[in-house]
Amino acid sequence: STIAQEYDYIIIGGGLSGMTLANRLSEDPSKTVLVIEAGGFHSNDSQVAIPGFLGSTIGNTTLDWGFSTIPEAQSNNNTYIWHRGKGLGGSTLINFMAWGRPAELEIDGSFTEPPQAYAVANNLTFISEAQIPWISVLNTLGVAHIQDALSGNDVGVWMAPATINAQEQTRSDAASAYYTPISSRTNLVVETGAEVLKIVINSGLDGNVTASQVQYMQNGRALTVNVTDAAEVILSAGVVKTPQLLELSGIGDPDILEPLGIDVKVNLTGVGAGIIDQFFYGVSYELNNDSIVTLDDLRNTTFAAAALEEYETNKTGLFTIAVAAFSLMPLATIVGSEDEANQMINAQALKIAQGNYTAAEKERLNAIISGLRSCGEIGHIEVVGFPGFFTAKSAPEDGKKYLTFTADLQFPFSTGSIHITSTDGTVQPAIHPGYFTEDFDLEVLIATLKFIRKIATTGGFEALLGDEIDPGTEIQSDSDIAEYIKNFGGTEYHTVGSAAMLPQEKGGVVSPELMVYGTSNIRVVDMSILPLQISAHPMSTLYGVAEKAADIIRGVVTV
Ligand SMILES: Cc1cc2nc3c(=O)[nH]c(=O)nc-3n(C[C@H](O)[C@H](O)[C@H](O)COP(=O)(O)OP(=O)(O)OC[C@H]3O[C@@H](n4cnc5c(N)ncnc54)[C@H](O)[C@@H]3O)c2cc1C
Repeated sequence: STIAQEYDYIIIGGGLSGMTLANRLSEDPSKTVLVIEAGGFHSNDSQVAIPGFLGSTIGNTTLDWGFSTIPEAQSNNNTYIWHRGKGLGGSTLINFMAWGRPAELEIDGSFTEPPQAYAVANNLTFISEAQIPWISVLNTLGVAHIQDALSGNDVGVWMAPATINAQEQTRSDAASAYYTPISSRTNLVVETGAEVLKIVINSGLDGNVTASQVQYMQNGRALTVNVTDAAEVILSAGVVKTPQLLELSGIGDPDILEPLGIDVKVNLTGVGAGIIDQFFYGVSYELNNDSIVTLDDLRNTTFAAAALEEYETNKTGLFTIAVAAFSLMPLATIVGSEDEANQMINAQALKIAQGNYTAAEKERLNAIISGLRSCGEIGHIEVVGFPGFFTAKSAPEDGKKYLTFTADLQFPFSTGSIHITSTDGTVQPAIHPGYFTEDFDLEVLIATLKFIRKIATTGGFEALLGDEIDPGTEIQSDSDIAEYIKNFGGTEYHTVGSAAMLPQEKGGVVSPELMVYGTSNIRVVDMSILPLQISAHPMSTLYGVAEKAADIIRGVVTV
């Protein structure tokens, strides 16, 4: 059946980007907006709302797509699980709420921090005692303390804010922030449990094709909604599902589409190509002092019940926790000297110059080289101090407490792809993450593990931390460290580039107006459009992208 109502904007995916757009585009009561979201509305789910449950919903199939990657030889044929949020709010329902911003050099931005008195009065964050030596230890290792890491200089060490509503002490996700307050707008319709399978595309008069219908399944029923003249379809299904829907609709590389019998409507080889995923792993330590409160305490059901009661009564305690202890460093800090860093960078620059890359690939890779040479203005490696056990090789023991340092590669040179292998939209596309196709990435991650061991044995951490649990001190050689990283690391969930905003001849899929090339009414607004990584957890940037996109779509700004 066809929904009789006609809409000005049909948004596919009600995640971070989709909810932001739905709010802004429905501000004009004369415009009608439909959001089609595969998952549900979790407004009353305490597992989502209470910050201290962070991590507990990952893998819950109601809230998580749980994609898996194709095994690749250079990453030991491992299959990595790619968690992605499902439901109004998308990945902001299940993420770690870390709020960051890239360097000014990457993006020109500004932020007004709440006054200190307000922060204290509102108990903006619970910090574990296990994190207290953080700033002084990194200072000792040459990393400067920055007061405002959101000001455009994010190279240094700081305690980070989180997406937690300060009054309620609840997760501030894209649905609770952008949808709940305006959900009564009559010009906004949100369909949940509705999975889009295809956009039907017609030839247009001006040589561009046009979306004429969106097909989706809801409660086992196949439904369609027509796209009327002047209406737009906006794909906000996230970095995995957006390229899948483009390909299923006939927009993509003929080499992918034709073998599956899909009629090519727009030949666009950039769809799903050249994705970049930040790679992450942890190094865990047992605390010498078991009385320190960390997230490990939540494995103790008596403690967890008491902490929940404290949370519900006072909105204080462990359930208000945010990850908090962050640092971002240039390569020289990690490898120990400017000279060594320069040698590595020069070797990689030479490899790119002489390598078998296209001109567009060289341009992208050289952008990373420029960042590496920015004399510390852009950070290459993030290390976070996570208050609890957060590694995968071993299991935590009852009653013991841990601190985990995570290493996150911000600017991998390696790229991969996401392409369909089936015409069935409910089958996940093949994700080739391409981890370690460039040796440089692995070398940096190996050096970072050695740097983390320095953190663990410096200043206040020396007395606080006991045994290294994962990988364990028996892992010393570069090849053993590499094996640990490949086998027990994985995605940082920040994948970009499956529908990049670049010129078409450079592999781009969308224009600066975010319109899919060769179409007259299909845009993409989500993580897929970022052509390069950024040195930060991406939410803040992506909310900015979606806000700007809304202004472009409604004509408030022009590009
Ligand atoms: C486990 C995890 C931890 C993270 N931690 C952080 C963090 O601490 N800080 C940070 O800044 N970022 C973090 N991120 C990243 C951040 O949450 C995402 O980058 C961001 O939410 C992506 O926004 P998006 O709009 O591209 O997609 P999403 O927010 O993922 O939204 C996509 C939406 O589209 C829907 N959808 C997909 N396909 C269809 C279809 N066919 N039909 C209908 N609907 C569909 C999905 O169900 C989903 O709701 C994390 C991500 C994950 C998964």
